[in-house]
Amino acid sequence: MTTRRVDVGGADPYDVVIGENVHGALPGLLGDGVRTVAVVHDQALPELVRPVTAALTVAGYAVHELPVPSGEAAKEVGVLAGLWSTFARLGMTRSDAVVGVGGGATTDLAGFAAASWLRGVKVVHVPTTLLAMVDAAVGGKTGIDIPEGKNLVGAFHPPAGVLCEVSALASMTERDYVSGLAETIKAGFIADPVILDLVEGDPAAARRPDGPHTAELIERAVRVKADVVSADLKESGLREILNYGHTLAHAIEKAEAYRFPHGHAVAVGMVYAAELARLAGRSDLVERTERVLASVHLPTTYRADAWDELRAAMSIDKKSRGATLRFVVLDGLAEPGRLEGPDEELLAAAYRRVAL
Ligand SMILES: NC(=O)c1ccc[n+]([C@@H]2O[C@H](COP(=O)([O-])OP(=O)(O)OC[C@H]3O[C@@H](n4cnc5c(N)ncnc54)[C@H](O)[C@@H]3O)[C@@H](O)[C@H]2O)c1
Ligand SMILES: O=C(O)C(=O)C[C@@H](O)[C@H](O)[C@H](O)COP(=O)(O)O
Ligand SMILES: [Zn+2]
Repeated sequence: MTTRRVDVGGADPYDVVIGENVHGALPGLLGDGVRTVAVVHDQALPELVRPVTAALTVAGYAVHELPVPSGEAAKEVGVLAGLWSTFARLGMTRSDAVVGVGGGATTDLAGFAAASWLRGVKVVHVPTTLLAMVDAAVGGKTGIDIPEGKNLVGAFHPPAGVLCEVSALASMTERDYVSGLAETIKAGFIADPVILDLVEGDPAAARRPDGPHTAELIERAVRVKADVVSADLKESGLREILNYGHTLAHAIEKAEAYRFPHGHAVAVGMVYAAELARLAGRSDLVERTERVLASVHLPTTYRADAWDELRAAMSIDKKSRGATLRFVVLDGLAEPGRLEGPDEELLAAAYRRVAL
């Protein structure tokens, strides 16, 4: 497989390296001056951590492996506090660095630990899920959850580099893999319809990490994200488009106590956003959205009786301004816009499309 590189621009540019046997690129991504490296990793992935530690050790760093719980359980205050104590014990200074190895939950936690330690040390991400490669590890959003809601505490802290070792995807469950396809498909709807063509052309192949277009899909989704975050790191406007489908998605994740895969929630959220756009006369992409998501075995419906709970949870969305809910909707394929303050009847009517 050819190694691909995507440059992410902005104040502190960095590279996303995508390929096989690419661990040797890690020291280059970490840059000069780093002595101690804290490898914050998903505790369930020792085989994927080993080559990371080996590449860093060979390059001469003092490497410390710090396992954290798998999945969303990593994004908790207690886990973060444990990392701070360990960083203190290791004597980590501002010239040291964190490397995050795992899915999006691990890289969100590792990124926030790096952002908050000594007010900010370097972080490099080694994402091991499709979702983290195409989305979570790129762009600098980091954070943890609290009982009141998902990602409510965090910081913008861009990595110094991202290493996507595509062979790591082979061990993923189909459920987790297709969760990443939801964010990939999101990139297709908001900016790069070729992604949709590739998935629609052979959905069965798209569901497999060894499918013919895996590296291209990753590169295309990373390019969409890179273009957006290069122009608007702190989400003052354009970056909101990456939140397509997420207003309802985060409410569903909260209702499910974060046990529902993020991408599955985003899939339902995209159908909801597409229906909002249709009802508001903005575009009609609902059937295509449902079809492409269903073709890769992502859900397009959620519990009919959950609406009141979801509506309440949606109010705390970061795109809200005061009491006004704001949604990313599409005015056409790859034409993202905003729907501000839709009336309650429209919100409820759109939910009927996803209600099961
Ligand atoms: N910061 C961002 O911009 C951003 C973007 C999208 C999503 N996210 C966050 O990312 C998280 C979801 O990430 P995720 O889908 O990667 O889930 P995850 O990190 O929860 O991982 C899902 C499961 O996959 C396992 N796993 C990871 N890599 C594996 C591999 N190679 N082989 C086998 N199993 C593996 C994990 O142990 C876990 O059980 C959510 O918290 C979401 O909010 C953040
Ligand atoms: O990078 C972004 O910006 C995104 O919105 C990407 C989303 O896929 C991701 O789930 C993000 O963590 C959501 O952020 P939040 O600000 O809504 O918590
Ligand atoms: Zn997301």
